[in-house]
Amino acid sequence: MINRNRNPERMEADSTWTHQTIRVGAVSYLNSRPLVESLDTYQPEIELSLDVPSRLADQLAGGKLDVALIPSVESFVDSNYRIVSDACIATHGPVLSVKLYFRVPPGKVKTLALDEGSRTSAALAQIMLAERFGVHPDRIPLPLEQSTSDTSADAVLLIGDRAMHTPAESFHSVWDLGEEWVTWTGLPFVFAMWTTRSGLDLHGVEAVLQQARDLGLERINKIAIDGANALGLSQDVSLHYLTKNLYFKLGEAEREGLKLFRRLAAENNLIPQMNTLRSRRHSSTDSLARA
Ligand SMILES: C=C(O[C@@H]1C=C(C(=O)O)C=C[C@H]1O)C(=O)O
Repeated sequence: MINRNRNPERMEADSTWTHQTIRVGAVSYLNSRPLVESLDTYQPEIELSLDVPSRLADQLAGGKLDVALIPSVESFVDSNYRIVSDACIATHGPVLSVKLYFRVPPGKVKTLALDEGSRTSAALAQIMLAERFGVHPDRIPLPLEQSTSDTSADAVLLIGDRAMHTPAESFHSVWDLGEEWVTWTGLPFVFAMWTTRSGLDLHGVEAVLQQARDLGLERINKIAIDGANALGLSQDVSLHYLTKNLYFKLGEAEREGLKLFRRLAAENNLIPQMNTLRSRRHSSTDSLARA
């Protein structure tokens, strides 16, 4: 986990410093760079840490973070959660970084390996297979350090930076889960939202998250170049990812998409499983596999 420590010189110079640190957790992938790039420009009290989405959800639930960019499906399962910003990670079509790789036709999938960093896309993959093909595969955890070649599952879910690269193996077919959802429902899909637990005083972080997103979008060219260099992508792909594949604003259409996702997650018994998963934080994907 990366911790960006506060700059003591800036803290001294800042007359609004209240000695109140807000612990903010964001996704460690390129997709959230525009949301966090300039966060501490606005508010030096923010202590930012980066991690994979599933761990952020566990850290928010366990009180280790005050605000986190958690998987949208996690925000459905705790009535104490509050969405604090219209900055989010969404898509209106192909998302590029959430892929389901098939070794057999979708209707024949019996085993499904799920990226341990994911909660939302893990639910989305199961919803798509159940609703469109009537299949309910056995779920197998795919550890973060493993990739498609480390599992013999019939279908493999990968998310984040590593899902943007094409694997060496040639698959029966590959779904971009953003594209599949948007084509199937006609609605955008929201992967992650800034979420807090009720009752916390965030000292204005809500507005800061929005301003940071707006400033991040103004600096998108630089973020795309940095991302391309860090991940070995072309600058065109990186810029297209950040400006066309991803969408960072929670508006009315995105809320409609969320509502439908929530209903389908409940109908497919994925939300109670998420509850079980939360109370067993250290064996989360085990409980998914058992459920
Ligand atoms: C688009 C993405 O969205 C992510 C997918 C998430 C999930 O599957 O739980 C959660 C947060 C987002 O970072 C991605 O990771 O590529």
